[in-house]
Amino acid sequence: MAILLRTAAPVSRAALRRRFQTFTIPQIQSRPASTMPHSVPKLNDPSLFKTDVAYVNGEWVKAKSGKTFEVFDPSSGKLIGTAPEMDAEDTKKAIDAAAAAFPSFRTTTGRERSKMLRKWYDLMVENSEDIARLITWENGKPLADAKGEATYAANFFEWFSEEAPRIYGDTIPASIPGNRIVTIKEPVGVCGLITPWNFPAAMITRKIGPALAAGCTVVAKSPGETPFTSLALAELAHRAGIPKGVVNIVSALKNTLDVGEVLTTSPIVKKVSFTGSTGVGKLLMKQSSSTLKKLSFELGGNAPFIVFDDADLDTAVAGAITSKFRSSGQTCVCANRLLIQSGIYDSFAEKFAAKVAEFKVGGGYEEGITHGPLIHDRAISKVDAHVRDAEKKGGKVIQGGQKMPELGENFFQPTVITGMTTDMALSSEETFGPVAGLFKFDTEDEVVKIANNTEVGLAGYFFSRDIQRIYRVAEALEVGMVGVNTGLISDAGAPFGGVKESGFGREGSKYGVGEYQTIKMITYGGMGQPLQK
Ligand SMILES: NC(=O)c1ccc[n+]([C@@H]2O[C@H](COP(=O)([O-])OP(=O)(O)OC[C@H]3O[C@@H](n4cnc5c(N)ncnc54)[C@H](O)[C@@H]3O)[C@@H](O)[C@H]2O)c1
Ligand SMILES: O=CCCC(=O)O
Repeated sequence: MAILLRTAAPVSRAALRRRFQTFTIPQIQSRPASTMPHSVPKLNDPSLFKTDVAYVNGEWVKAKSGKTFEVFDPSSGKLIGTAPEMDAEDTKKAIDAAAAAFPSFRTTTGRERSKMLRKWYDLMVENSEDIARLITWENGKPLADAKGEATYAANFFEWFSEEAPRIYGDTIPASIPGNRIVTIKEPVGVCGLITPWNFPAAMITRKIGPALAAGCTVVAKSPGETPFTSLALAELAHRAGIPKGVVNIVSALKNTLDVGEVLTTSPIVKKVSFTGSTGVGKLLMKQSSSTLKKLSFELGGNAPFIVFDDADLDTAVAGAITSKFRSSGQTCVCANRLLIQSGIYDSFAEKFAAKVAEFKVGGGYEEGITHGPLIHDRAISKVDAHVRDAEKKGGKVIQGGQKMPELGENFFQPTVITGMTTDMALSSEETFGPVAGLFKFDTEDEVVKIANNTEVGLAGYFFSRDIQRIYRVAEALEVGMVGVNTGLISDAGAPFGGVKESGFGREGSKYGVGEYQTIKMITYGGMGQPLQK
């Protein structure tokens, strides 16, 4: 099998500006009444749905310019509402609010911060149905998945509420006689947080939870596609009694670059945590270098999903379904390349395609829907291009493979392609959509080389029942996270993050808080004298 390595291109500011300025809106097509887009269920608490405002310094504020941008339901193409188009000046105000809140917030005890996060967690649990409805509305994922996300998102507050009182330093034996060394962990300061649309709640709580546990204050830029979920979280922060200025949420679509530039270059912001694509990550890292900020970057992946001949076939098929098609393929840890050993390739392909054929695609609120739309037309174009490219180069579509205009502009059939080769675009680029390409391999050595032959390294999965192979392969994969005989690895208690161009830093787990702290070493001299008589 030929090996191909392609490096992710850094995104240029000009290209990004064009993207945000010309952000396209899915149009509602006329369609048969039986397939009309869903109606949106009412929220139990309508005050969680905030439009035209952002949350700064404990208040609901509009953009100073008065400008707003429109947010659309990816299922129906209908307008959900408008959010403030904030600019550099609005962002600086939010940073100032976070800076003003920091001196007092940093002196709160871990136990006090724990109680605040716990209260916020409790409110998220109480309001999880509404949070899920908002997620489905603006992201499109089926309501059952959105409920799962609401719980997953809340879990980060629960987890970090438990970490906050358990932040310890060290005592270190000194080499110099009479010296005593201790370390204390201090909050890094004001943090700029930038998150994507694919998990409108969980990506933001995974950052705010540890930041607050550490004693930091934050300015979070919500994703332009999905700003409303984060505003509902801000309303719950307010109710939880999080002090004003500690959590600030700004929103922007066309001004995304300007907001990002302020967050990454302001000397007041000491840390930037970003989740998104590798290309944008490279740009933000460059911008952040002017003030040498502490950084955590959770970037794109190209996850290998390996099934060895000795695997339990049904377990492997179930794992592949979960890993590949979660959120219609729009998670950074989704399997991107399914690498199946030759002895079971055909039987795996047959069983896997049969399961995919059972999916029910549609609007996220509809009963029985298993998979929703993609987020926008750019996502559809990429998925379609990967399928057409694979076909052109000899791949065989055995399931799906087409857009679904009868459902809406953003729907694509869950797709399975056999006969994949490494010269195909899907092999070297993250599809971020519902396309499973099945590659055939013969040996363990060969498949590990293929799996590692990518510039990114976020997640990797493999299925085997041979314990020695399990150790060998888990240790050989160049990724930050490995799933062995499972397709689901996400957990608030587990360290989430990548290696290579998938970024650095870990979120969740006991390691998550460290990303928001600095270690101060204190040496006490003149110690160790004899006891005074
Ligand atoms: N590793 C992870 O944990 C993780 C999680 C989710 C998504 N992702 C990655 O994100 C990508 C999909 O999301 P996307 O296409 O929206 O990514 P993206 O990088 O284009 O955008 C992510 C977020 O960054 C914002 N953004 C973009 N350019 C910016 C700039 N110059 N300044 C400030 N903010 C900016 C966007 O508005 C969005 O909110 C995939 O590559 C996926 O793997 C990674
Ligand atoms: O898409 C990225 C995050 C997905 C997850 O946390 O499981």
